[in-house]
Amino acid sequence: MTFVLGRDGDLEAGLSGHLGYYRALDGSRGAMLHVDLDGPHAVLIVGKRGYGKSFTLGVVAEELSRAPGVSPVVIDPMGVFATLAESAGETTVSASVLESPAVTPTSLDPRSWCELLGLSPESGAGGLVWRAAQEAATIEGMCTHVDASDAPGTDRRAAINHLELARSWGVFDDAGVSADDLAGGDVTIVDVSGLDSAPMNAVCRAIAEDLYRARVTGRVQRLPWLLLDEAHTFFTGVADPALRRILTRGRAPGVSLVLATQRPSAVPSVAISQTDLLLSHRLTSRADLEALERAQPTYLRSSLDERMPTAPGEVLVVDDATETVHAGRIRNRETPHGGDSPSASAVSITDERADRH
Ligand SMILES: Nc1ncnc2c1ncn2[C@@H]1O[C@H](COP(=O)(O)OP(=O)(O)OP(=O)(O)O)[C@@H](O)[C@H]1O
Repeated sequence: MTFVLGRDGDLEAGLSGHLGYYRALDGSRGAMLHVDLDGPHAVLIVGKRGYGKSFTLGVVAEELSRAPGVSPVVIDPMGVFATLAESAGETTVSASVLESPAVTPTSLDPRSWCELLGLSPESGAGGLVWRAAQEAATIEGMCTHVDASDAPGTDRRAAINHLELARSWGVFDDAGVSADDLAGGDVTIVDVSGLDSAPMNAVCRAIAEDLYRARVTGRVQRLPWLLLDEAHTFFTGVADPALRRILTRGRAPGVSLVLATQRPSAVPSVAISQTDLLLSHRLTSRADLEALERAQPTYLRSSLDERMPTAPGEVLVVDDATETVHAGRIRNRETPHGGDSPSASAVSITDERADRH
């Protein structure tokens, strides 16, 4: 029987992806490491800078792009995943990039609109936004709805000012993407790297919320996989509740989340405790190790002490489905990796200082 991470069944039991190889105690390469892509999962990829988190997230995306029945969406805050759409010889990865992403205002429900704008639904302005979001599908329509209400002028002005702020982010458009547009089989890379934190979070929340709702209502067939790089950025912003909902309730509607972060101590403990597959690259910060050990105490403490990865690409895998821990090495990328650090020596310099050398 060939073991598959994330499921209690062998390779023939359903869809899987090739993640890498087992790593023996002497560092040599072992059998292939497969991961379940058939059922929903909450995956956490951690590691200090430069040890392979984005690389690994890319490998997961490559495997998902070939799996029938799933819709992979990568939220890309550093702009390093567009390379998934670049052809690399024989590769069969199909991906498209949304370079200036906009989402439909109706992706967010009325409560989310209030949270997005920092307004309590119980306040005058918040109540107006809530009702406007129920009635209108565009920000213009919401403003018109607020303006036409018989609420006090101060509440109307406050609500409209907040809505105008959201409009100024340029990420809401009634022709923007919704879950229906993301529900194909190709990987969609949502490049939010040009956005400030608030609009970046708004896009992430809208997509996470709409994908979840689309599965609950049966609007989309394929199982969505939402992949987030630099995940701590979203848990400290307005995307947080939508991500928590997928973590705690995503399994039933079949929505998966793959989170990558260099700071496990900066994501909520629920993101670690709900994880059913942890891929840990090298970590050295005590705070980050403690955050993992606190939320996943059963297998981690001794495993991390004994088998801490030392080189980029090496991982320690903690698999909750089979209650096992494995040392592995992530396979090479098929598409180019976009997250390489720049090096000064690769820069072609024409100024005087370069001439001196
Ligand atoms: N599985 C792997 N096989 C081969 N090389 C790898 C692998 N994983 C990582 N590397 C190498 O390590 C480098 C750093 O990886 P990556 O960019 O994914 O790091 P990171 O942990 O995401 O860093 P950061 O936090 O700065 O984004 C890559 O550019 C690549 O050269």
